[in-house]
Amino acid sequence: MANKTFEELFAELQHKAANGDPITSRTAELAAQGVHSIGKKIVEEAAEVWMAAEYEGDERTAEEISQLLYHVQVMMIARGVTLEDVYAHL
Ligand SMILES: N=c1c2ncn([C@@H]3O[C@H](COP(=O)(O)OP(=O)(O)OP(=O)(O)O)[C@@H](O)[C@H]3O)c2ncn1[C@@H]1O[C@H](COP(=O)(O)O)[C@@H](O)[C@H]1O
Repeated sequence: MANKTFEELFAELQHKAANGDPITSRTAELAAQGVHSIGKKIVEEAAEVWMAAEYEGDERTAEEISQLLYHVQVMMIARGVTLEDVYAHL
């Protein structure tokens, strides 16, 4: 059972990036750090997805994919890219 959908997470992260406290919100902290720091996390999480998919099983793979999607959404928000902007290319 999902905790939240992709769209629900995006709305939550938009609010956190705009109003969250960087001390308590990872999203607000990353948004304050900017695109360079977020980009490094995306590369790190992408590698972890690859390793989990090859060696660590379904559960770990799903977990790592969720972390990659989270960081991709944070990058979208940092750059002002909306879900509609991305969906237009799907
Ligand atoms: N879905 C996520 C999520 N996925 C991943 N992460 C962050 O990504 C990290 C995972 O990266 P790593 O595997 O590198 O773990 P780590 O080594 O402990 O992380 P770092 O030392 O690199 O920071 C986690 O520790 C979180 O900081 C997330 N942080 C927040 N969310 C959700 O985003 C929403 C807002 O969260 P806050 O902004 O923290 O309030 C909430 O619904 C959260 O559940």
